[in-house]
Amino acid sequence: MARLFRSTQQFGNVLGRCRTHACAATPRRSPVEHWWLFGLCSHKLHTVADGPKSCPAAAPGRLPFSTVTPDDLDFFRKILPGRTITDPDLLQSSNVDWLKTVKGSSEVLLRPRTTEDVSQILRYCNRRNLAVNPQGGNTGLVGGSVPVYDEIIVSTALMNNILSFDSVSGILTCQAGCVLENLTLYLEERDYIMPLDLGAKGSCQIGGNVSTNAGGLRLLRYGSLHGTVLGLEVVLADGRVLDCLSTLRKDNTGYDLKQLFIGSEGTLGVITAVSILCPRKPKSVNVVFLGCETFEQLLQTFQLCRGMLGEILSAFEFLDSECMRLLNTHLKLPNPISDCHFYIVIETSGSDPRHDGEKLHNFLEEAMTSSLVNDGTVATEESKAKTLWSMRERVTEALTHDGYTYKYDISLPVDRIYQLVTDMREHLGDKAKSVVGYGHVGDGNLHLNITSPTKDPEVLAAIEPFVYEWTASCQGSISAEHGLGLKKRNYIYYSKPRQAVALMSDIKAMLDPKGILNPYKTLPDNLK
Ligand SMILES: O=C(O)CC[C@@H](O)C(=O)O
Ligand SMILES: [Zn+2]
Repeated sequence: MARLFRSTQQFGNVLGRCRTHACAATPRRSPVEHWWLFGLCSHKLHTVADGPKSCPAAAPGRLPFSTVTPDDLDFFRKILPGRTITDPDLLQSSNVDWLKTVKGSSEVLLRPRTTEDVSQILRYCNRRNLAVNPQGGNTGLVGGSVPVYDEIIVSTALMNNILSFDSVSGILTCQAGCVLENLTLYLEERDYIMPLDLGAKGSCQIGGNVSTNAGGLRLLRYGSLHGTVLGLEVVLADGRVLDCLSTLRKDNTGYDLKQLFIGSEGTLGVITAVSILCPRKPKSVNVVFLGCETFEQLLQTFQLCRGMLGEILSAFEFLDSECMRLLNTHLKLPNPISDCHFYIVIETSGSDPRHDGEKLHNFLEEAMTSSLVNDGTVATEESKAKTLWSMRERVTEALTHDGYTYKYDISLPVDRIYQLVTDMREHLGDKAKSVVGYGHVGDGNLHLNITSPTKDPEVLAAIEPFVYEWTASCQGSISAEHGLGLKKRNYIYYSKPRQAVALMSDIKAMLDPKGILNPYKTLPDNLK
């Protein structure tokens, strides 16, 4: 079968970011700009050394956690010899997010290898009232994976062992720091695949994926991590180890506690191991790239596709002509078909190449004869499939070359998803440089991205709260799959009722009474 190899290692290179070596370190105690948070005011947060300054629209000032002392460092060096990093150059890449829009000023990076290491770290930090930023591959898009001030970074990178794999049930158990792509390669050798696939798979780690409840390109087929994760091991804020690392498909003994940690962005506990149900590797994979003129036709194609491809449909993704323009301009990727307003990427995965090919052929014939699509191309072999997929996967990268990017990850009723892009374009007029729409049509998930030449508070003020009010008016979600992190936490009320947020806050207070785990993330600054 054609294996689709996709990775965002290339993103890092294009952006000049090196994931393993830090260079050109900024002075550790300089003010760190967090302007995007502040609506109209361009504002600086200050590190501990400067003393936090307060601004009503800003992130809260640094909370009254302790600061790291030489005694603390002695303790960490004793339990993690050679894995307690204080060299500012080495810390630099862990202090900044992938988009380079959030910068913390942590002075300590801890690299545990075992659950016991994590347990000792948290027990100590909790007693000392030291804040902690759990960190996986640091590929998140909402500022959830980096410190805001001087939180101690606890990286899961060295926790990268596969613990077991059952080739009959397809259940994999591994440590949290396993890189998604490595797990995929391990499983493919055993005729299985991971149930999730992301553009960032070359760097992201399974623990981070679970903590953010990452969605990605296969969700349409295999469902969310709330369904495929069977068990978790989690270290709680006070160092207790919660062993819910079950490998059972069915287990109705009381509350399903692991669900609390899926998508809670490291604010309730640090995930140290995961067991996950993996699908069989498909024997036949086809990728189709189609073009159509209207979003209505795109939706009708989706309906037709579900009906005619049924169980072999594994992805239905889209991008608009503005995305294509950015791919052409910034990445020199040529359009594989003729120019259209909308482009669709369909993937089929099945067990019988002849059967799948026949179904696909019938679907394409119907889509063409009923004039739903104008043009298209099909890939059965790996390299062409990879090229077609890159037209969808590399839009995020193309955007980084277009200017400062305002990112929105919205869930909406599927028939409404493009209306938001159209309305936003009209609303912004010539204020924005580009307004693009792409995403996971099959999941009702729009990635609305807007650029301006440089970061511009006026553009931001025109986008927000418009985008959130629009979303709330359709009962949508202001974060479909990227989480809330630092950037979106204060918009939670657009998608969740007051009572739900209050209950979340109670759960946080129960599991992490001192609030040391990933502070300033997920929950809003003020409870309503
Ligand atoms: O950059 C984005 O807005 C989306 C990133 C990712 O979720 C994708 O689906 O490509
Ligand atoms: Zn996405």
